[in-house]
Amino acid sequence: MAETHLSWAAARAAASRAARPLEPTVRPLGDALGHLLAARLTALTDLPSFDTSAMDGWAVAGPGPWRLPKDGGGVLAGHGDAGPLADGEAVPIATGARVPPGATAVLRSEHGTVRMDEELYASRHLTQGQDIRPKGQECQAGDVLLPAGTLVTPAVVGLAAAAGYDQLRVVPRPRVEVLVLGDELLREGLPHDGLIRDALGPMLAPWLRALGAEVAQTRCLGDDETALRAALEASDADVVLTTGGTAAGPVDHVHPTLRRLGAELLVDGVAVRPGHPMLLARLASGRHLVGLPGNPLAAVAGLLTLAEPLLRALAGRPSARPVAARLTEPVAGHPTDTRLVPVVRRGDGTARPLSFHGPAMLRGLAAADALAVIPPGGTVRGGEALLLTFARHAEWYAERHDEWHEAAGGGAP
Ligand SMILES: Nc1nc2c(c(=O)[nH]1)N[C@H]1C(S)=C(S)[C@@H](COP(=O)(O)OP(=O)(O)OC[C@H]3O[C@@H](n4cnc5c(N)ncnc54)[C@H](O)[C@@H]3O)O[C@H]1N2
Ligand code: MOO
Repeated sequence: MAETHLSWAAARAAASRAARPLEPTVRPLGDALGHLLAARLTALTDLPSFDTSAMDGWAVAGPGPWRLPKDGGGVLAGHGDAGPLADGEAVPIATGARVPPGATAVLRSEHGTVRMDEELYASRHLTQGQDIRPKGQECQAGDVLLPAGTLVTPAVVGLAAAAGYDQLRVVPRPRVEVLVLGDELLREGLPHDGLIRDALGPMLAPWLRALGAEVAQTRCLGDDETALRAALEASDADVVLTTGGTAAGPVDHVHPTLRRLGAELLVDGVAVRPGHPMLLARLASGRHLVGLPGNPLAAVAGLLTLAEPLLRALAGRPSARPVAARLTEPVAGHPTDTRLVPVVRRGDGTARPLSFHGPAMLRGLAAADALAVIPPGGTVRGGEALLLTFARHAEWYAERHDEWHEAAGGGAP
């Protein structure tokens, strides 16, 4: 049953309860980046997997001076082994090479002198095991290296490779399709004749990626009820995000279309400004739809209130640790609803509320790095406010920078 005008906190909680994590998949190491580990990462090998020289120099056995092999032979990394060393013997060795059995330390090249081609003298005292990385020092086969749910970063990929993995079991990133509604929207050029630029199509895809989603496509459907219905029926995305058309105006088709498709409204309106017409529905297919209001700041409020916790739930990511800041200015509250106000954070734990925060405006948002959550009644100067911080994953923005323009190639009103 639809829950109408939930409080802001209840709406977020409903969105995070709405879905279970997607089925894990196995991906080659390089393709696992940015996903979450579906299972804990256990070492498939000891690390190091053999006693390893940490320096270029000589492997030595017992106290010096040492005899070097007459043939001048030595051990290089990855090039086979030297025979065992007896007390008083030494052999040249390279960093990363396997230390021969019987060696008690590695003498660095800068700390040794060779006389008469075969006698090695140390200029420093050597301790037992010096500059040898013993097998299993970092981990032993079977050790748990990282818990399930860890984000696969470049360093995690490196660790997994070192520990013997070719592929990883991960929770896939949720796939999102963005449907931009509105006959008044232009995709290029200057506004004219009552038409305005679509600000949401270009903004949402990179923002969704920064929230950990994969954006299947962004389509502009105009105010066409039939096209909306067909798009919802055809979509195989985990989440469909619509923009505009959430209110009860003559061409606001989201509610009637959801009704016709037998969708279940999980959240139908939220006591939040801007963005109160936002909604969350479960389609007959079991997939989810987040309806964002058309006003741009209201749409971002919906993105961070409903889509962000839903995407987290689908990706199996735990909630982020709450971040708070003291406000440098008082912010008036709405009598009954939560307000979301763009702020810029400062290094001293404070945040400055920005102007140009009207529902239809983006100027404040573009200068902001968080939305402050202002409870009904407002927050005084110096008062603490919870922040919804904006994820900054520059590589995701950069990587797909041009994609929206390509994806938006057809279906324009
Ligand atoms: N009688 C009432 N009318 C409205 C109410 C209300 O409570 N009673 N609520 C207002 C609020 S608040 C909002 S928010 C909007 C939500 O409306 P929709 O989600 O149906 O959005 P639209 O009507 O399609 O558009 C609203 C506004 O935003 C502009 N827009 C839409 N899409 C984009 C886009 N992609 N890029 C830039 N701007 C966009 C659109 O032109 C409208 O100006 O309803 C109010 N009405
Ligand atoms: O959601 Mo509306 O902001 O309140 O424009």
